[in-house]
Amino acid sequence: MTREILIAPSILAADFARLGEEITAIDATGADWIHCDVMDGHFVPNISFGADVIKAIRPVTKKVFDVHLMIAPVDPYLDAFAKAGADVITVHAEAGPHLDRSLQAIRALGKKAGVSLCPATPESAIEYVLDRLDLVLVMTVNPGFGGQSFLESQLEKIARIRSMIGERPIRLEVDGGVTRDNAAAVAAAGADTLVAGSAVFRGRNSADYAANIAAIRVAAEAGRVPKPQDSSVRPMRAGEGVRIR
Ligand SMILES: O=C(CO)[C@@H](O)[C@H](O)COP(=O)(O)O
Repeated sequence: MTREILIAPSILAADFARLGEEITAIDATGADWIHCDVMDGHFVPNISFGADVIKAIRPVTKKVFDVHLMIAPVDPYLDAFAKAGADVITVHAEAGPHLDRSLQAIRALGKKAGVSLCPATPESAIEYVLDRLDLVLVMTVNPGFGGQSFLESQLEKIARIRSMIGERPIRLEVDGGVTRDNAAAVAAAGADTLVAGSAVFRGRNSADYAANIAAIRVAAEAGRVPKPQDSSVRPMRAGEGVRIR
């Protein structure tokens, strides 16, 4: 199955003093999803923002909010992120204590469920929860900071996960150091959803977010295998039910 390439700018790289304006600007650029990186200073060595910030920016755009929780414990906070307006909620396989339970809880809240793997975590960590997943997020940097270099070692893992997913309706997302220069390789390995922070907000075209996103998308489309037969499928907008494929 060939899935449409989605680009999800990470607002971690936005100017937080003008977050609403930044999201309005991204909304107008052809971005598909808005990626929200939540960090707790415990699971990862950095603190970003929480559910109140997501709630505050929710009215600014109708785009899908793709919320990546880099927090442990995670279960006590799922309800707050669901209520704040997340559409996709991704937890880390490493965060524990019970991944299967966390994924069930996300779906019970009516949200799409994602799992993220740190670079050192093998794909086998998700083997027994595949049928509870709507998204797999492969970290191509160690989580915690934007602006790091893409880890080439993860391309093999992306390809293996693509093969594990088979025909299941699961998006395969890649996050960390994604640029127009490696987007083709990322898509060729099997990813269909690309997160980019620095390459969008501080990319080669400087503050031209639309040009930065377009360059990543063009590169990813060129790398994708197989080529699409049907370009009529488009990404879900927020409020359009729960379809994310
Ligand atoms: O989750 C993370 C980092 O932990 C990512 O979403 C990064 O924030 C992506 O930023 P760039 O690597 O694209 O700058």
